[in-house]
Amino acid sequence: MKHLAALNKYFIKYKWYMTLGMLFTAISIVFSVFQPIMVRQIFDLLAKNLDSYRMISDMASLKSAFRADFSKVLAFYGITILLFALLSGFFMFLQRQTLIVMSRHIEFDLKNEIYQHYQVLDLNFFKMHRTGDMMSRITEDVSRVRMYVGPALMYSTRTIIMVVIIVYLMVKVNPLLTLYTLSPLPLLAVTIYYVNRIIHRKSERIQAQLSNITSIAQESYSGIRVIKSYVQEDASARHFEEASEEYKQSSISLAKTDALYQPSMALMIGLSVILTIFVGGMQVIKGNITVGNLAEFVIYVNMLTFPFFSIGWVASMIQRAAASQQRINEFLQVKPAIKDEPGAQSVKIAGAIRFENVTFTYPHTGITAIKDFNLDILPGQKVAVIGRTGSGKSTMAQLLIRMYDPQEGRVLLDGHNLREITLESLRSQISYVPQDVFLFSDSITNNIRFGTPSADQEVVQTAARQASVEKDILNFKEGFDTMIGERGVTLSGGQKQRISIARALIKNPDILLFDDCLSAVDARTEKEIIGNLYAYLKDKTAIIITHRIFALFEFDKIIVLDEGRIVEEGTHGDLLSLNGYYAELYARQQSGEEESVSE
Ligand SMILES: Nc1ncnc2c1ncn2[C@@H]1O[C@H](COP(=O)(O)OP(=O)(O)OP(=O)(O)O)[C@@H](O)[C@H]1O
Repeated sequence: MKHLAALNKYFIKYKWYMTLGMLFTAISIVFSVFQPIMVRQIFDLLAKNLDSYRMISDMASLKSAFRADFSKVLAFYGITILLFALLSGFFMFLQRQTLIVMSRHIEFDLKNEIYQHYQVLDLNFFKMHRTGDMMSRITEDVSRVRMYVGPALMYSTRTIIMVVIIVYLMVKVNPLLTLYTLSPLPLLAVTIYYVNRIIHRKSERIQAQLSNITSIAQESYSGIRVIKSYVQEDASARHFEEASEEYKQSSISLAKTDALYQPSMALMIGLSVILTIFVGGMQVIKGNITVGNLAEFVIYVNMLTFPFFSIGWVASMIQRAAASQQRINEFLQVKPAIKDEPGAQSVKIAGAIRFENVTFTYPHTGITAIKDFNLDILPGQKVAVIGRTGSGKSTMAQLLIRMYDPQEGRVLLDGHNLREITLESLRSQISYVPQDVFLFSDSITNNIRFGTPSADQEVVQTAARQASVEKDILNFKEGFDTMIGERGVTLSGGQKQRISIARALIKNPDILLFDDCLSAVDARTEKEIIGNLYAYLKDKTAIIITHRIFALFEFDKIIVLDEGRIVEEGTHGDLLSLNGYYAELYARQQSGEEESVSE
C-alpha cells in the first residue's frame, strides 16, 4: 500500500475533481435512499387504510371515492420516487464525470512522467531492461493504477457513504433486524475477493498466452519467406495450433469460474432477502416494526449488495494497483548515471578531442571494452578507426558522446572534461551516425531533419545530395514525402545508412562520428559519398570507424584498435610500413578488389 503513496501528488493536483466527485456521490446516495423511505410510507398507508376500506365495503360510492383518492396518493409517490431516481442518476453521472475523468487525467500524467523519465535514463538502463518490460510498465501497470485512482476510489466512496447512511436508517428502525440482514453481506465481500483473485490469476495466464500467440503469428508473418523456402508451413501452423489450444483451455476454465460468479452472488443476496423477510416478518407480527419497514429493509438489502460486492472487488483492485505502482516506482526511482554534473556549462566546441588513460567496462556485463586508451585529435583532423570486431571502436564513439562515462581516465573536448559540458551542448555539436541505423515511421524529410526540425526542404535536399541518397529518394513516387516503416516503403540497407548520414550532415556540427555506416553501400556509392564528404568535412573534425580501408580518403591519422587498445597509429604510409594488421587488411582488400574487377 505504501507504494500507492506516490500517487498522492496527483490527488493533490486534482483535489477539486476529487472533492466534487465525493460531494456528488453523497448527493446521489441521499436521493437514492428516499426510494425505500417512500415505499415504506406507501406500505404503511396501505396497511392503515386497508381496514377502513374493508369496513366500507358495502357502500359502493364511498369505495370508489376512496380508490380515487388512494390512486392520487400513489401517483404522487410514484412521481416523487421517479424524480428522486432521476436526480440520483444525474448526480451519479456527475460523480463519474469528476472521479473517472480525474483518473484519466492521472493516467495521462503518469504515462508522461514515466515516458519522460525513460528519456533521461542512460543507455545502461535500456541495456539492462527488456523493451517489453518497459512497455508493460507504461501501459498495463498504468492501467491497473488507474483502476485504483478511478473506479476503486469511486466505489469505495460510494460504499462508505451508502453503508453509513443506510445502516443508520436501518438501526433506527430495528437494530436486531439490521444485524440479521447484514450478517451474510461480509461473507459476500470475502467471497468476491477470493473469486476475483482466482479470476485475475486465470486472466493473467490467458493474457500471457494471448501475447505468446501474437508473437508466434507476428514472427511467422515476418519470417514468412524463411518458412516457405524451408517448406515449414505445416510445422508453423501446428506450432500456432498448440499455443491456441492452451489458450482455449485456459479460457474455458475462466468461463467456468465466471459462470459460478453470478449464481453464487445471487444465492447470497437471496439469503439476505429471505433472512430479512423471515426475521422481519416475526418482528412485524410482534408489532416491533411495520409492514412498510419490512418492505423498506428488503430494498436496503438490495441497495447494499453492490457496495458489499464492491468491497471484495475494490480490495483486489487496490492490491493489483499497489503491485503495479511498485513496479512503476522501481523505474521512476532509477537515477540516470549520465546527467549534467553540477556546474556543467554550455561550451562552443572547436573540435580538439583527447582521450587520457581511459578505461571503460560495461557495468552490466563486466566486459572491459577500452583499456588505458590515449588519443589526441586536433581540430579539423580526419581520423579513421579500424580494428577487428569487438575491438572497442563503437565503445570509443559512445564515450565521446557521453553515452557512458569511463571508470578511469578522462575524455576532453577542447580541454574541457566532458563532464564539465552540458549534455545538450555536447550532443548538439557532435553528429553521430550509429552502426545500427534507426529510422522512424515518418516521411523521409522528417527523418532527415530529425535533429534540426526547422530545416527547410532545400536544406534537407542538400543533405540528401551530400549523402548520395537524393537520386534514390527522387525515384520514389512521393519523393521526400515517402513514408518509411511498416506501412511505408521498405528501404535497402544502403539507403537507410545514407539517410541517417544525411540526418547527421544537416546538423552542420563541428565534430562528426561515423560508426561503420557505409558497410551496406557498394564501392561506387562509397566513392561518391567519400568524394562529397571530403568537401563537407573540410573544416570539421571527423572520426570514421570502418572495417574497410578508404584509400581515397586522406586521413590525418589512422588508428588500429585491438582489445580496447591502440596497437597501430599513423598515416596510411606509416601503417603500411609497419606491416601489421593494417597492412594485412589493405593487402587483402586490394586483392579482393582486383579479383572482383577481373571477374
Ligand atoms: N552495450 C554493451 N554492453 C555490454 N558489452 C558491450 C556493449 N557493447 C559492446 N560490448 C562489448 O564491448 C566490446 C567492444 O565492443 P564494440 O562494439 O565497442 O566493438 P567494435 O570494435 O565496435 O565491434 P564491431 O566492429 O563489431 O562493431 C565487445 O566485447 C562487446 O561484446
